[in-house]
Amino acid sequence: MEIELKGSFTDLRKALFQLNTKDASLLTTAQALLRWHDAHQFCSRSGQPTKKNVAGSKRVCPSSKIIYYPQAPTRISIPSSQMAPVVITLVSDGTRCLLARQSSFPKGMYSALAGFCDIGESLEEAVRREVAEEVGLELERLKYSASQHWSFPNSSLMIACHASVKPGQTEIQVNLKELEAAGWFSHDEVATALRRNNPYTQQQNGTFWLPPKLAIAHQLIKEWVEKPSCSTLPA
Ligand SMILES: NC(=O)c1ccc[n+]([C@@H]2O[C@H](COP(=O)([O-])OP(=O)(O)OC[C@H]3O[C@@H](n4cnc5c(N)ncnc54)[C@H](O)[C@@H]3O)[C@@H](O)[C@H]2O)c1
Repeated sequence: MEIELKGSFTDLRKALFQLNTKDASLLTTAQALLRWHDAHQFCSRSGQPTKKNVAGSKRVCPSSKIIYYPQAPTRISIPSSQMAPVVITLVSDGTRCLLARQSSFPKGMYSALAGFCDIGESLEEAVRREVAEEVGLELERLKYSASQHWSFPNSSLMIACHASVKPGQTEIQVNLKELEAAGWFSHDEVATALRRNNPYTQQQNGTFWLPPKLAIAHQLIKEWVEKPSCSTLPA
């Protein structure tokens, strides 16, 4: 069925009633993206036209170099007044948890897997996609833990989850475009790292360390150390 995406809200609603859930969700996502592109044709700093990338996932101003994302107009050079939803997930295989680092992290620091939600996605879909993209794992169970506002470098709403993989399906493929390293860490290793979590001394002697207490990543890891079964319990 062909649908005119630029129609009025009433037209869209009529069309939605004729579709199954999956197609209706695709349609609302497409319409939201088109509306967003339509409203972000010019850079708010330079006033110049912005250019859409091939995938249609962002717009860039060739003059100011500002990148505009549908989730929030974040870029280091413009303080964003909008919040972007970000999922952060601690994956466990029952006895170990998966930690990863990006090359931009301070030396030796490992954290849970994080990523921005895409437009049109549910939180569950974002968690599953991010984990698959970053380490190639398929998740079994997901459990919401907590959320946090995070202002670095721009406003994000961090949504933290525990997740588990099927027994035996633990082989990871690290996406080196996104991560510098990732690996499974035993309960003992993580509990010890939490106890001696002083970034300064850790960086000196080369041992791995975890995000500071104020980060929701730390809370997520601490929760797992205190109750390793939390990722496999029913939601
Ligand atoms: N509080 C915590 O415990 C904690 C832990 C990990 C990450 N974070 C925060 O979560 C956010 C995401 O983490 P990450 O590891 O994916 O970060 P990242 O900054 O490495 O971003 C990954 C990619 O997402 C893209 N991006 C940037 N802003 C975007 C937006 N608004 N919408 C869509 N894509 C965007 C960029 O192209 C970037 O290359 C960061 O702001 C980070 O500071 C917080």
